[in-house]
Amino acid sequence: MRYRKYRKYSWNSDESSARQTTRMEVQTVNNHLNNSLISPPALSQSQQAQLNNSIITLSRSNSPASSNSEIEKELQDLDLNSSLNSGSVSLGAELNNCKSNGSLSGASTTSSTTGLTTSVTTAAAAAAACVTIKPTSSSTEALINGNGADAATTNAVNNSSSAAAAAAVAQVKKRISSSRTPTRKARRIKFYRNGDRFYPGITIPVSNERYRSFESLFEDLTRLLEDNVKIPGAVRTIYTMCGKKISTLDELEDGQSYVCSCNNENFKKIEYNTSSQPLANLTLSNKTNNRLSKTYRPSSPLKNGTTTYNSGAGGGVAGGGVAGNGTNVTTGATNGSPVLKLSERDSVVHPRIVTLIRNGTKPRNIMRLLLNKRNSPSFDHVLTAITQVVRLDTGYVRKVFTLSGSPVVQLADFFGPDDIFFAYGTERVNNPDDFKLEPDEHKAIQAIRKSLRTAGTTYKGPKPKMPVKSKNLNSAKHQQNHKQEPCDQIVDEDLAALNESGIDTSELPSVIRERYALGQIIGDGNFAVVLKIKDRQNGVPYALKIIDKSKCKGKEHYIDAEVRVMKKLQHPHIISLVMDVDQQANMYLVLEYVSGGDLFDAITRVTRFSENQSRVMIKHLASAMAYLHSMSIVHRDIKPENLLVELDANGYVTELKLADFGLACEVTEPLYAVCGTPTYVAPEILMETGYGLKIDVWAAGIILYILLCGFPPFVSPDNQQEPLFDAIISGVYEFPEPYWSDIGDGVRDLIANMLQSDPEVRFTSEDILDHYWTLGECNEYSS
Ligand SMILES: Nc1ncnc2c1ncn2[C@@H]1O[C@H](COP(=O)(O)OP(=O)(O)OP(=O)(O)O)[C@@H](O)[C@H]1O
Repeated sequence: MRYRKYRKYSWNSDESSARQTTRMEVQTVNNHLNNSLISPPALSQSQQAQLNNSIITLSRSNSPASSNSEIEKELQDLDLNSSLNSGSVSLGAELNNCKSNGSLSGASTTSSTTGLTTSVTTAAAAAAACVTIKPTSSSTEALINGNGADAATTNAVNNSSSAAAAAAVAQVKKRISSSRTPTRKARRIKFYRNGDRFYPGITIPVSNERYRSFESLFEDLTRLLEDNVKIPGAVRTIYTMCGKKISTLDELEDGQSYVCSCNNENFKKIEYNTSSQPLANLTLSNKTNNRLSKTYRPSSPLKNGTTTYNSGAGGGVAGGGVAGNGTNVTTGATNGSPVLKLSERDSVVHPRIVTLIRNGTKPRNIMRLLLNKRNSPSFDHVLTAITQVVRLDTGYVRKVFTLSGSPVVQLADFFGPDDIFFAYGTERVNNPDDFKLEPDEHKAIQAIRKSLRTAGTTYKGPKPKMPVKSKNLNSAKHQQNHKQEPCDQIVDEDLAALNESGIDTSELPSVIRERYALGQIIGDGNFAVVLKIKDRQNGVPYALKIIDKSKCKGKEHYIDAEVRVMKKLQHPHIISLVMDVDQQANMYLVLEYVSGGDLFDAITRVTRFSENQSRVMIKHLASAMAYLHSMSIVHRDIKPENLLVELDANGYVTELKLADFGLACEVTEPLYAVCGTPTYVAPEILMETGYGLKIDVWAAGIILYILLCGFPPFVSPDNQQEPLFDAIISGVYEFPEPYWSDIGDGVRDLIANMLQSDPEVRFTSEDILDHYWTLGECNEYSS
C-alpha cells in the first residue's frame, strides 16, 4: 500500500510530466456531428428509366439492401453470380443464378425489401452478363420473363432470330453501360466494431453497384451494427486491421477484414474476434437441438449418475437456449452460440459481477468477472470471458456449474439468481465434493459478497461532512448571479473583481466584445473567471471563461488539451464550446450557459437528494461519461464542482451537464499521472498501478453516494489526506444508519458496483445506464 503524498490540486502533479502522461493528440475537428449522414444518392434519369423498364416494384426506395437475411442470401448468391461476371460458365447455370437472386425475379422482387440501388444495378448487371453469352432461346426467355427486361430484349429472344436478338441485345447493352459504372464482382468484406473484442464481425457483400458512395456503406453498417451491439453513433470511419484509414470503396479488398468506428473514435488496436473461434467447436453437432426452451436444463451429471458431462452439449445447448429465433445468421456465423439481437439481449443480460471458482486443488482460486452487454452477447462469449479470467491449465472453460451443482447451459443462467459458478475445462466432473466449499473458500466468498452488498451499520461519531469546495472565490455570491436578470450590463463590483484577477475588460478580443454583452461573474476556479454574457443579436446567454495563463505557467498544455477535447464533443449532457480565442495573456472560451450553478452548491443547499432526483442526475452523468469513454477520453476530474445543473421553479434538478475538461485526455495505454481531487480519487490512481477510463466511474460512484446521504463514503476525520487515501485503498466503506435507513437496495447495489476497488470488475459507464435501479421508474420532478 504505497502511494505518494497527494497534491492538493491536480495540476501540481510534477510526477505527471516525469511519467510522461499520455496526452491527447486530437485532430482539430470541429463539430463532428456536422458530418451528418448523407442520404443515398438520387437516381439519374437513365437509372430511373432502367427501373421503369425493369417493372420492379420496390417496397423501400431509398436505402440499400441490408437486412441480415438479405445479406446472407446475397453472400450465397455471390458465389453463384461470380460466374456471371467471369462469363465462363454455361448460360443455364447463369440463369439459375440470376433466378436465385431475388432482385431479378419479378415475384420476389415485388415483395423484397431490397433497396433501389442494388436492385437496379443487379438487374442491369445480370442483363449485361447475359447478353455477352450466346443464349438458347428457352433459357433466355426464362430470364426475361423472370426479370421483366425491356421489350426490345424480349422480342429479340422470342423471335429466336439471332441477328435481331444480337442487335437488340447490343442496344440494351449500350444503353445500360452508358448509364452505369462497369459491373465489378462484389467483394466479401468482414467488419468489426472498433474496440469490441467480443463482436464476431459481420460479413457483407460490397460492390460499386450496391454502394454508390462511401456514405451509403456507412449507413448500412450503422444499421447492421445497431442491430447487434450498442454503438455511440453512426459509423463514420473504416480502418484496416492495422489502423490505416480507408478513404474509398475501392480500397476494400475481397476477403479482408476491417474495423468500423463511430463518431470520432480513434482506432483501437486490439485482437478482434479472437474470442469466438476456439469455442466454435463447442457447437452441438445435432443442429435440430438448437431451439431449446428457456427452461430446458440437462440434468446434473451428479444427479443422474453419469460421470462425465458432455461438453458439446453444453455449448450447443447454449447455442439454442434463449436465442431461439433471434439467431443472427450473419453475425453469429463464427460462434458456437448465436449472438442475441439487442432487444433480446436487453431482456436477458444485465451488468453484474459474478464469482468464479476455478476447478483444481482445494482451496481453489476464486475470481470475479464483470458480465455485461459488451462481453456477453452469447453463451460462448461468456465462456470466453471466463476462460480469460480463470486461466485453466487445461485451456478453455467448457463446463460451468452453479454452487448447487446444476450445469449452466444457457446465457440466461448467468443472469439468474446464481452468481457463483464453478469453471471446468475438459476434465471429468464426478465427485459431489467438488461442489462443496472448504472453510477458506467459504470465507473468501463471504468477503467478496460483503464488498458487493455492504450491509447497513450504525455510524459511530458525528455525521461525516462534505469536503470544502475546491473552487474558491465567493462561490455563494456568484451563485446568486446565475439568477439575476438582465445580464447585459456588467456591474462595478464585477469589474472590480475582474481587475483584481488581472483581467482588463477593454482588452477583450474584439470578436467577443462585438458579439456579446458582458454580464456578471458567475464563477471562478483556480485558473479562470467565468462571466455570464449575452449574444447582442438574439439575447441568448452564454458563459465566458477567461483562463489566466499566468496562473498556469508550465501547464499551458492543459489549456490546449481542454480546448482540443471540447472541440471534439457534442452531447446533451456535456457543456459545449461555442468559440475559443487564444491571446497572449488569456484564453477565452465562450461556452453554453447553464443557469443553476454547480452541483456542489446544490448539495450544500439541499444536503441530500431523493432516489428519484439522484437517478436523474446519475443518468445524465453516466450518459455523458459513456459518450466520452466511447471516444476513449477520460475526464479525470469528475466532482460536483464540475457538474452544472438546471433547476426548475421548485429547485429540482432537471438537467445536469459535465464541465471543465482541463484534465481530460485520451487513453491509449495505462495512465500514471496522479491527478483529480482527493475525495473522488480512485484507488488505482493512488496505487500508481496504471489507470484508465474507470476512474471516472469511481468518481461518479462517490457522487451518487453523496447525493443520497450528503457526505462521501471515504472521509478522514481531521481532513488529513493520508488516512483518507488509506480508506480509499482499503475499499471499505459503509451505508451507515440512520442516514441510509430509507435508501433502497437497488441504488446500494449500483454504488457497490461503481465503487469496486478492482477496476477490472468495476462497472463501466454503460453498465450504470443498464443497471436496474437506473432503468427504474423515474419521476424526474418528484423529490
Ligand atoms: N458554462 C457555464 N455555465 C454556467 N456556469 C459556469 C459555466 N462554466 C463554469 N461555470 C461556473 O464557473 C465555475 C468555475 O468554472 P471552471 O470549473 O470551468 O473553472 P476552472 O478554473 O477550470 O476550475 P478549476 O478550479 O477546477 O480548475 C464553475 O464551478 C461554475 O460555477
